[in-house]
Amino acid sequence: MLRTTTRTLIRTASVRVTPSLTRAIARNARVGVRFASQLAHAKVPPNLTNEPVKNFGINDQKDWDLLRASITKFTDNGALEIPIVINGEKIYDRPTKPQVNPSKHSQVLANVAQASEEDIKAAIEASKTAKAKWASAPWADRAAVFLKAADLISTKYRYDMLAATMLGQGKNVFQAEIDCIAELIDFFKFNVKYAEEMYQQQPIESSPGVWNRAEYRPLEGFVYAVTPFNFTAIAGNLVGAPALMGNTVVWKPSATAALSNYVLLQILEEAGLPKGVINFIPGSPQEVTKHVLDDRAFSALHFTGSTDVFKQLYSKISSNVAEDKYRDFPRIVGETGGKNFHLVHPSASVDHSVLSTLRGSFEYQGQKCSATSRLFVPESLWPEFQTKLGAAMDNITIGNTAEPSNLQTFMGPVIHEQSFDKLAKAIDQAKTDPELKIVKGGEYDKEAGFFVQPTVVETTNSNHPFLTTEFFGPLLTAYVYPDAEFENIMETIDTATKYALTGSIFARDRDALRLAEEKLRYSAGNFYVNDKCTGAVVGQQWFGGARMSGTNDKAGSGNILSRFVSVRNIKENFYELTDFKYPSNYKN
Ligand SMILES: NC(=O)c1ccc[n+]([C@@H]2O[C@H](COP(=O)([O-])OP(=O)(O)OC[C@H]3O[C@@H](n4cnc5c(N)ncnc54)[C@H](O)[C@@H]3O)[C@@H](O)[C@H]2O)c1
Ligand SMILES: N[C@@H](CCC=O)C(=O)O
Repeated sequence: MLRTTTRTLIRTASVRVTPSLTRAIARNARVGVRFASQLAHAKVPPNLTNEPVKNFGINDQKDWDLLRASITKFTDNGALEIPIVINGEKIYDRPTKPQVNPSKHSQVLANVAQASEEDIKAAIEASKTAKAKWASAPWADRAAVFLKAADLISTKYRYDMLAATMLGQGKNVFQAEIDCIAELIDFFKFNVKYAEEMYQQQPIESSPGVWNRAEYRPLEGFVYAVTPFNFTAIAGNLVGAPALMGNTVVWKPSATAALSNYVLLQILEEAGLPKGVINFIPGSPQEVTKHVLDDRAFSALHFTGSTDVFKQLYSKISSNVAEDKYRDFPRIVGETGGKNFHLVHPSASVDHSVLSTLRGSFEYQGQKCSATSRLFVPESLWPEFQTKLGAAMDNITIGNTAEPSNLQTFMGPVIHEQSFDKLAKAIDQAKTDPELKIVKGGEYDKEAGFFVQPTVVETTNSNHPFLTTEFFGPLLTAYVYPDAEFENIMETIDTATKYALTGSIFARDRDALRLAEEKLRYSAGNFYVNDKCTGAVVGQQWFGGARMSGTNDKAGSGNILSRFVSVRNIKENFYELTDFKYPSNYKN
């Protein structure tokens, strides 16, 4: 009996060793039960800091050579066959969909197997089956998988990860480095650190003769991770954070990030991820989602992507709750779209705010949820601002960022034809709409790849749809406000859009900074002072927005982990009763 109970014990909290616990350990040792995690309180390695970003400067020849070798490995061996992975089994014999290089759409990088209804159901069952063992694995074993994966990404697979992300998602080397290397490693390592801190949070009082404990149980069912194309790191965190906490995961990757995501899955496997803990199910998003959300054991959605898709999933889950489909109220964690602002005050440094705006708007072709897409500049600065921005943009190079002979290119393609067409249509509208004027850029070309020139549009209407719609591309809309209207323009920034993800104030005047911090309190979950509104670093800037930008559970902080545990409080009493009455029940 004891053997069975302790075998399935969920080791989900670090508790202080007391005499009674020592006795229990000794008892179990006598009956030969494995009880390793309770024999010591493992501390995570002390050197868990942000991964240093490699520069790929002109003197870093070795890095460039290794990167080129990895790129050609992917491109010179034909398309990679990417399987569905269920319970560790790789399933190839399914209809496939191609993943192409968005810089060169004639180049098929991978043929991605598409999950059938049976596959999806099998993945759900595999997640349920793998759950008991993974949930009861010692904390150190779960943590070690992610720490080892982080090390493998930093060393053995660094250049393969970079190449897969650059080729498949159209990133230049720097953008790939800060994503699939630095941010991904940071997520894996910092989550381990945060989990350790969480497990140490225990009830702070225990009455005499009582021991109160908190146990951080994984959720009872399985987690569904639906991941976006634009950050390999985000995909890693969406599956990694719940898995670290002892959950099992059904992973629906983005069709346009399947290559890097599959490389990552293989790294996790090499790092020791047990079979069935993360089941990789590429396929029709609607079909996969339908079966997952219909399952009674569905216990959490971990989503990053567009607001519209998240709303659909949210409402489906809600109506399923109303129909009693689930055992639990599923946790819903979603980070979604943005319409992020740069507000420039008359006291700001023009040079700094211009260069920050260029980076915020056009790095990775404006395809960061955090990208600057609306700009507010005072009349007094606009002529100089516009001239300097235009001049800097003249130096932006555009092309195939994964072309081995020209890896220094600054801007690549947008992700796919649908995105290209949406942006081309918007640019065409800007050419005819009387409230809009293209002040820079305005060209596009999809003959070889999906290339859109970085474009700045000025509008005379502070509520124009260009200032409220998320285009998710290199399209920045500027509004020039009268200097005296600084305070009022913040009202517009705050109320014009449904989003509240990121935003920046540029000023040297301290009163202006204070005012902006107050008036824009709810306009952005990540608010920057004299810095661009992109580039949050794990552990430094906790990331996420509110309103229609998401549930703001803050990726890169310990907070996110709390969404994937269901705490059990345990009260253990050491005294035995001798009477049922209280003193107050006795007469004097
Ligand atoms: N706030 C954040 O932290 C954050 C980070 C990255 C991206 N984003 C947002 O993501 C969007 C861009 O990424 P994307 O193009 O991959 O987003 P998307 O919404 O098109 O896709 C995201 C995921 O949802 C899946 N999906 C699409 N339609 C679906 C449906 N009907 N049912 C179920 N799943 C479906 C996709 O296959 C993909 O895996 C932008 O809106 C961006 O702002 C937000
Ligand atoms: N950490 C990134 C997240 C971008 C999301 O797409 C940033 O803050 O720019």
